[in-house]
Amino acid sequence: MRLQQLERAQAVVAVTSNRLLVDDVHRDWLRRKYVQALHHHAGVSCIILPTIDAKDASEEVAMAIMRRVDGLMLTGDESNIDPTVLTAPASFTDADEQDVEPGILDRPRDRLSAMSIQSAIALGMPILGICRGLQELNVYFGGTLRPSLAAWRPESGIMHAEKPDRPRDRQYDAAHSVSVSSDGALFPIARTIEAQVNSLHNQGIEALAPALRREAWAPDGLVEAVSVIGAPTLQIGVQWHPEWHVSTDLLSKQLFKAFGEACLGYCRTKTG
Ligand SMILES: N[C@@H](CCC(=O)NCCCC(=O)O)C(=O)O
Repeated sequence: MRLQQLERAQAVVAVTSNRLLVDDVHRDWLRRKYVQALHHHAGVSCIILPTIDAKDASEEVAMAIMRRVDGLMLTGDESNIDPTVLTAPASFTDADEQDVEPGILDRPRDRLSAMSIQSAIALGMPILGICRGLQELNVYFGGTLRPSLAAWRPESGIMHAEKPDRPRDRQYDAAHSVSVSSDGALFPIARTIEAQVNSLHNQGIEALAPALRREAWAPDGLVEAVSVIGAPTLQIGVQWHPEWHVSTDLLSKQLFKAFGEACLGYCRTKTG
């Protein structure tokens, strides 16, 4: 490992997991694509954050963990956000079985995301939100989501949807263009005002949270990237999936590199 790589690997990024219920057994999981992209293209080390049950939703615990890391990655996942839980993580106290509706709702993940975003914002650390992760930032800060893009506009539904008839890898090929704001936080990373991105989601931002700035948008006007207004470092979310083809896609590479650099910068401010 080169010296620069070694130095960057000192930065540790916390990565959100999801709850999986198999045979009534609760498990935490995430796709390795996220971890591989962080290791190989952001050059950071990772730890995986476990999902949180309502009875364990403690601000102190979340803060104690987040103090030890240098960045937060909010991963994508098929489940939709429960806005009630994401905005009040300790509020849902029903039995564990109802806490997770496989493939539909994942409240333990909503709690994890809410509590880790809260700590990361308080600590001023870098954040990279991907797909559900971007949506979580918007809901956390008081924005709303369109429950179904297909119901909003049929052509939008098609443009952004998963294409289940294609092999998994091909579903993550570029699906549409985005326009990038020329005076925001994304432009210095992307260095272009137009790019092609992949797209696998059925929900999307309806009302943008007042704390967020629109960084990129799709041809149908859907917000595709956001940043936290006044952030002391890179705090950004994208609706697409830069992790999937990061080895071959320039914008994806640039995003992970910028995130890695931001995490290392943050790490250095802590260690002096
Ligand atoms: N349910 C939401 C979120 C979509 C999302 O994050 N999909 C990612 C799936 C693939 C992965 O986990 O990498 C929506 O439909 O908008």
